Amino acid sequence: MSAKIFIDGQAGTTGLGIAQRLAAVPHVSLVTLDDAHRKSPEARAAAMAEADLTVLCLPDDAAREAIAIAPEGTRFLDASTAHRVARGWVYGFPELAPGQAAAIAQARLVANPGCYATGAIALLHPLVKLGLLGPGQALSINAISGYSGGGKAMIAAHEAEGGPAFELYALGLAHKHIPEIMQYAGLNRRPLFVPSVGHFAQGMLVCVPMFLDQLRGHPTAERLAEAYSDYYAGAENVIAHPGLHAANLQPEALNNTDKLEIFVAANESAGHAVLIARLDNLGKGASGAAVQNINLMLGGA
Ligand SMILES: NC(=O)C1=CN([C@@H]2O[C@H](COP(=O)(O)OP(=O)(O)OC[C@H]3O[C@@H](n4cnc5c(N)ncnc54)[C@H](OP(=O)(O)O)[C@@H]3O)[C@@H](O)[C@H]2O)C=CC1
Ligand SMILES: CC(=O)N[C@@H](CCC(=O)OP(=O)(O)O)C(=O)O
Repeated sequence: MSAKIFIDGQAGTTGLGIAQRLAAVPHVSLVTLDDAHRKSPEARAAAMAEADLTVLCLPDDAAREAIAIAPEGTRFLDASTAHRVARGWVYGFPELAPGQAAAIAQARLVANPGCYATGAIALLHPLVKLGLLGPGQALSINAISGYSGGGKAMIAAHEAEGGPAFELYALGLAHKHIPEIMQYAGLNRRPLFVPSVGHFAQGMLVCVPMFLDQLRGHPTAERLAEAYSDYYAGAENVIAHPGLHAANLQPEALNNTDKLEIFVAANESAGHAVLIARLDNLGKGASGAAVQNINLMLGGA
């Protein structure tokens, strides 16, 4: 069976990454618009009507507008933040829980997860699900991203003018990924989330520091690593490393892959652990996850 896909926002960072990956998928063709028409509501609505699936790679407001102009019945995968916790949308994280991949496959409306949220949820959801982490536990999440996470504008700022070597941001402590992290990790207490961006193009580390005696049953850090290995056994794109990790970790190691790795680092005698997810913000954090969801929505793997 062949399928037509319209990427609304194909000229952007995420859109280009999806188009590049889909070029290798048999029986899928793209409905494209020329530069003069790519922002025309009429041309976009006609492209949506022609396609079996429309992928939104747009800023949030433009994504909302796209839904408003769409012909009835249009199937959407939205890469923006606009619909991730919206009623009627399925969260596009197939490894979240048994049944999630099937829910994505059948859905008309799927929201692709945020890059940091992907790392944080991959770490926190299994612990909540297994009863090790209480949903009301006080948590901090620290993360670093490559500058491509900020799209065309941040890429241009870093590559043309030279951006800062490193900066903390979202210091109003209200980053846009917090709602989806809470909802899909299963938290009812808002975590502190401090993201940062470095002067490198892509790659990401998401870290959750943990006092082991705050976890239910006081598990060892080794036990947490084992829990992740069991939880993600069989998940092709999530690799949970068994045992404790002590070597240095660089954010760029998974660049140009669609994988996410999980590590547990610890000082067991101090009762301290750090849960770490590594991913490519443009891979499992954006376009790679989108293509995983597209394949599911089209009835493939
Ligand atoms: N970069 C990343 O790591 C990730 C990004 N995302 C999300 O994906 C979405 C796209 O982000 P990203 O690709 O980084 O952003 P970019 O800025 O790289 O691309 C956005 C594209 O949308 C186009 N666009 C803007 N408004 C309209 C409109 N009204 N109609 C049609 N096209 C429009 C832009 O046009 P023009 O070229 O003229 O500017 C641009 O090509 C965002 O919601 C972002 O939050 C999600 C996960 C990760
Ligand atoms: C470095 C940087 O600026 N990153 C972006 C997040 C990119 C991403 O994945 O988020 P969305 O999918 O929600 O756009 C930010 O913090 O806003």
